[in-house]
Amino acid sequence: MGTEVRVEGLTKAFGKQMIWRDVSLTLPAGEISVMLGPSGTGKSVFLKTIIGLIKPDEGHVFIEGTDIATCSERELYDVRKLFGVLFQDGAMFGSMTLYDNVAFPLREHTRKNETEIREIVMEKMEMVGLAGAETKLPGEISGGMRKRAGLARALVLEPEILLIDEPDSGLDPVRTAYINQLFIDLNAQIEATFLIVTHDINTARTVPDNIGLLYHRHLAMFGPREMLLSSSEPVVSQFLNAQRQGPIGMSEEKDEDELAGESQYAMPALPPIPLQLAPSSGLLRRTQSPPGEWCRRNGVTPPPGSFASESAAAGLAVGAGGAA
Ligand SMILES: Nc1ncnc2c1ncn2[C@@H]1O[C@H](COP(=O)(O)OP(=O)(O)OP(=O)(O)O)[C@@H](O)[C@H]1O
Repeated sequence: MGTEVRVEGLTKAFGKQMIWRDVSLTLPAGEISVMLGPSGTGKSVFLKTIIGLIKPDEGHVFIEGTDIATCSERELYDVRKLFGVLFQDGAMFGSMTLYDNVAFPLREHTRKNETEIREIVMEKMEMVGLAGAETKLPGEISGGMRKRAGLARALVLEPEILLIDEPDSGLDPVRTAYINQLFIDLNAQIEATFLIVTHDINTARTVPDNIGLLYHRHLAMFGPREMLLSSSEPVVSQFLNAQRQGPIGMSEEKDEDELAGESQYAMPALPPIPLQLAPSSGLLRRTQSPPGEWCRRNGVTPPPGSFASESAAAGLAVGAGGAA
């Protein structure tokens, strides 16, 4: 069972550069959350602040009663044991085999003997689909496999919270689809709290229980996936639907003249909300809500065609094309 992460009023600047101000949100225990935002909006800084690698200027990060932002080094050391982290490039030691890389945290942080270590390493390698690749060096395998190995290493200390930084960077769409399925299956199995930082809109639309969006030095919105995917708030709908029209410009926010030029055009209609990715077992995860539940509970009418299965949606598209 994962652990809740409660963030309150978090503010961080580097010198005069304000990264974000007054960020508050709760990552619900055992749920998958995704953090989005244009490049440079401080998603990685947010991730590092949550694990205490970066100290915020103001605010709190509460994990099991400890405030990461103000606690002692000793307390931080203890709280960090709850985390597993997958860095962008997998952060493997190039001269060690995958086996030794995955075994590393166990040898460093536990007193387990080599027989026990072997059992855990083989189990985690199997979980991420890397059984048989133990003797390979990181340089001998693909980027996707390196990420899986990084994931196996992040799992060996049985984390309550898993932080994952841009898992799709450098991966083709098929490999991204496989790693997304792996996240869903792992979450169903270990029930840890997941926070995934990503640029991939398809991942954001189909994987998480919750979505957050950092923009223009603040948290524009954080909440259940269906809430953001049915939101017509301009920044949220522009970003989640990868459109040029809206307040987000080429480098930062658009200026007033640019926005005035666009005001004659209505924002495009929201596309249907896709089904959330299910575990390979076909059963819902413990923290997963049935499709459309958030909309029903909150009296929100989702965009037409939402929550249709892929085959039904394909039929819808064909039907729409035929009618045109
Ligand atoms: N240790 C640091 N010292 C000074 N500035 C930093 C530090 N770490 C990050 N920054 C700055 O903070 C800003 C946000 O960086 P961050 O890497 O978190 O953005 P991001 O949203 O993850 O971007 P991307 O999507 O491109 O990965 C950048 O301008 C970066 O240069």
